[in-house]
Amino acid sequence: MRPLDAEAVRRAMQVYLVMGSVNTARDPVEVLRQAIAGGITLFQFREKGTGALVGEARITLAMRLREVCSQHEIPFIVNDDVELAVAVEADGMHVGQDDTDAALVRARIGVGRMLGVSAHSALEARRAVQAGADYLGVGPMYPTQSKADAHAVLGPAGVAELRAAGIAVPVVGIGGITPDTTAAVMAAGADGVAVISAIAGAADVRAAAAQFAAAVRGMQA
Ligand SMILES: Cc1ncc(COP(=O)(O)OP(=O)(O)O)c(N)n1
Ligand SMILES: Cc1nc(C(=O)O)sc1CCOP(=O)(O)O
Ligand SMILES: [Mg+2]
Repeated sequence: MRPLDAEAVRRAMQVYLVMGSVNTARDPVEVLRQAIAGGITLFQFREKGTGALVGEARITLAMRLREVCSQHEIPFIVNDDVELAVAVEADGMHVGQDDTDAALVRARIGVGRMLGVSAHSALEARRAVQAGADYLGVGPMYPTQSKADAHAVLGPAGVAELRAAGIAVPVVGIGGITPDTTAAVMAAGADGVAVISAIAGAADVRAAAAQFAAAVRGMQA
């Protein structure tokens, strides 16, 4: 496989839905379909937290979501679990600082799949890039209810700090982001926003995704 085009990765960051079955009371497959209709550009399967599926049920859901992404040409990323990513032929992986070492993940998935790494400082960002990260997830931007062990809030200043330190790879902000706060995250230097609750938990998933897409486009005009 050929290495990914950095500009294609940057474009994929724009509206990045992160979701597992615990993030919605509805069928996650239907939520994903609605989110795609609203304009998301990337999807991460993050089956984690109290009540998360395990075993065959987890693999089955991953495959169903993967299929929807394939149908709509939305890249499908797996959180944490590199063997699941390989098994379902995911388009990429996301790992954090306490997960499998990013360089080992890169070696396992090869150069043709996207590798995202969480970073909370310029030092972590530099190490992630050195290990082969295609993009960085930086957060939390704001307080979040969706991650029990979240880092202290960095705010958009956390993204600005990385840009000021010369980190040029695609960056997505994550944590507590809403359509109203998207502009601040983008203005700090992010290429997009990664979102769980404001899309997966919205009464109208399609409309919520569309609001994020409009907010991102508004910053590019
Ligand atoms: C796009 C994106 N950014 C950051 C994270 C957080 O990853 P991590 O710190 O490994 O925490 P968990 O999500 O695994 O609980 C992410 N998942 N996606
Ligand atoms: C998965 C995740 N990672 C974070 C980080 O800061 O790295 S915050 C977070 C949860 C994001 O969910 P919501 O959009 O509902 O706040
Ligand atoms: Mg992780």
